[in-house]
Amino acid sequence: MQIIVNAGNGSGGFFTWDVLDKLGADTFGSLHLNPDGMFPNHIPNPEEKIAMSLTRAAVLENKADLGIVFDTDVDRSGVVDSEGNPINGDRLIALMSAIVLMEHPGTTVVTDARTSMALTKFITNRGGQHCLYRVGYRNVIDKGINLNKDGIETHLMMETSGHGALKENHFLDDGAYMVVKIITEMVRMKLEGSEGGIHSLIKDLEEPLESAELRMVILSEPRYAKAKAFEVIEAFKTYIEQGYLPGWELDACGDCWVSDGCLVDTSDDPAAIDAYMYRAKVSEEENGEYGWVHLRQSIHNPNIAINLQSTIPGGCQYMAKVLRDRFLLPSGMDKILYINEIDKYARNGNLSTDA
Ligand SMILES: O=P(O)(O)OC[C@H]1O[C@H](O)[C@H](O)[C@@H](O)[C@@H]1O
Repeated sequence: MQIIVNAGNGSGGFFTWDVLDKLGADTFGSLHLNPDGMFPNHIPNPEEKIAMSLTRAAVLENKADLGIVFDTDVDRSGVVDSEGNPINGDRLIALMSAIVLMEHPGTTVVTDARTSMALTKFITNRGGQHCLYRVGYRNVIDKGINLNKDGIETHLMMETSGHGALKENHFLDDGAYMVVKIITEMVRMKLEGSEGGIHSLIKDLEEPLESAELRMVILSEPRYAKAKAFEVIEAFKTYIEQGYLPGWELDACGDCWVSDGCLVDTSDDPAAIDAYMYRAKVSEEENGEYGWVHLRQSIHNPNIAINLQSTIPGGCQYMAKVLRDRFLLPSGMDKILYINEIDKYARNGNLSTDA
């Protein structure tokens, strides 16, 4: 089997000489294996377009069976299949879910809540449960650990960023282990005489038509930013609960009773957490449920991240408009937030031009 590793000049080169080569794989054509903190080729990140497209090119040129993209410290990964299909983000979660659900039917899969509605469908169609949780790989993994403690069998925890952990691997945040699972499945499929590559495992995963991420900087001294962001997120929840945004409803993820910090935190006294968030599912008469809006505190910076996803054209722009006109402006939140990105997106449907 020929496997291309793109370590992006991070620390992932070992996966070729210490793992794949020793197991007899052909790693010819691998890219950027030597560590170089200046990252002269591209940022080592499986979410990066350049990292994925260079790996894709190397896979196709070498007619390799698989391409692997690691981040700097190998706790995140993405892959490219033999046909050059990039598998990262939701697709990687779907692929790992398909593998883990074959081994553990009915298991719960924890992800951050920026995943697509189609991913939830993909997991539940295979008999799994999808637990949507807070952004931050530590949050996602800890949620899985707690679910297991509470008797809910949870074997996979993954973030859209490519971070991921498995129960069988002691809940370690480990991009290399994910890839090992994928390679093992590829070998199993090959031995079974299966024609389709690993992509065939996720061929029924639908792609969201539109998705966007926007940021609103919090206008305050950094030390008060956390409290202000909390205020905004809670006001967002209240506005939805009180029906000020027609067709918007707080999203929930099933009947699990461990709801502390979840999409809908039913606890009267929510635990102090590092990244408050809510996701609203959005419907309209003509199209039914067509998208969602996810509002959360950034983990690193004094801002609020808004993620939007839609299955109909123009849906994200419309949701941004509603968010601005029915929540941010009437609630006065525009006084504590810099809303220029959302305003621009609401007017243009993108951020690249000024109206
Ligand atoms: O809050 P942000 O700035 O968007 O960052 C969000 C990201 O934060 C960290 O890097 C975590 O490791 C990731 O798990 C998370 O996705």
